[in-house]
Amino acid sequence: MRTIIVGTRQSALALTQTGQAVELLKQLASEHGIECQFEIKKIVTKGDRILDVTLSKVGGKGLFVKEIEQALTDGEIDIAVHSMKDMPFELPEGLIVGAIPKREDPRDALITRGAGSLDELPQGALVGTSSLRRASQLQHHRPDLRIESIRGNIDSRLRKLEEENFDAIMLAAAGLHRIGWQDRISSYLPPELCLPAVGQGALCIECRGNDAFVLDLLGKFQHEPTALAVRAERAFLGRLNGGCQVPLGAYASVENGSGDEAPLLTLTGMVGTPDGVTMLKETASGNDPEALGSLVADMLIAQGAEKILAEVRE
Ligand SMILES: NCc1[nH]cc(CCC(=O)O)c1CC(=O)O
Repeated sequence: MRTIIVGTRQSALALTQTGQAVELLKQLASEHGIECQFEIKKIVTKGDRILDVTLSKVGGKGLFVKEIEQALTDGEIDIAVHSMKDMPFELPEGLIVGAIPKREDPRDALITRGAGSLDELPQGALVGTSSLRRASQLQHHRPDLRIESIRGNIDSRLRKLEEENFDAIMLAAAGLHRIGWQDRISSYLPPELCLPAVGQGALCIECRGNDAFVLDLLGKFQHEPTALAVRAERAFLGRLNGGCQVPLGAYASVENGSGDEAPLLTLTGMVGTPDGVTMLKETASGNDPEALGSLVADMLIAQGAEKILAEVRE
């Protein structure tokens, strides 16, 4: 019987979402009469080892993914469960996205001490986030807020909210939901106010492109509307070269076509300056996810998005 080794980081979120994905894979395997068993293998990544340095300074999000991908390539593991939003635009040679399962809540959440919603935060309140995307949109809506960088896993960021005198922090709702900490959420930020990161709330199940057994199983785990939405968002990201940490967000919704109609995608993308003074945002609809992602990116490029991104990358 095939043993599928599943690689994961050691954070609470990574362990939880990997465990949940494995449970669903076991169910799917048994429903389809696919004989296999699973083993979970923990891997410490560079991103986990240098939690005290601002992510954009040490090479961006790819840090959490690279060493897991090396383990996949080397055959030490067979599949990896990643947060889609941590995935760099390009995958290493030989590796592919085997499945994009159904998306969790894509929104950002506000966790406060006292206040409920963003508008209830006191004048000049201190908000912890190291995401330029979140900072840009927060400052756009509330220029009075003071933003300070905060790093670490979800658990340590929640601890820092208390210990380091932040009035609020922002986290992805999906991560908090997955680890069962939805009670900590004070309010949800609607996409109109804070567009999520590309792929936020979705998972990416990565595997070797030549592993037919695993690909067959993962095919049954794919959620087609989520996959279409993520493809549109990632096409937007790719067109803007958004690989490293930049103030860019996108969210695609999918209206399921009835009968033989193709699903209709609606994609909104944003690029803003970190201070929130300039905020470019455009929405378009279409059936082809890649074409739609490029189209919305081009609409923003026509308004100067590339200049904003170039200044941030400097
Ligand atoms: N950047 C870290 C990261 N990567 C994925 C999630 C959880 C949510 C998701 O699956 O999108 C988080 C934490 C956060 O942003 O709050």
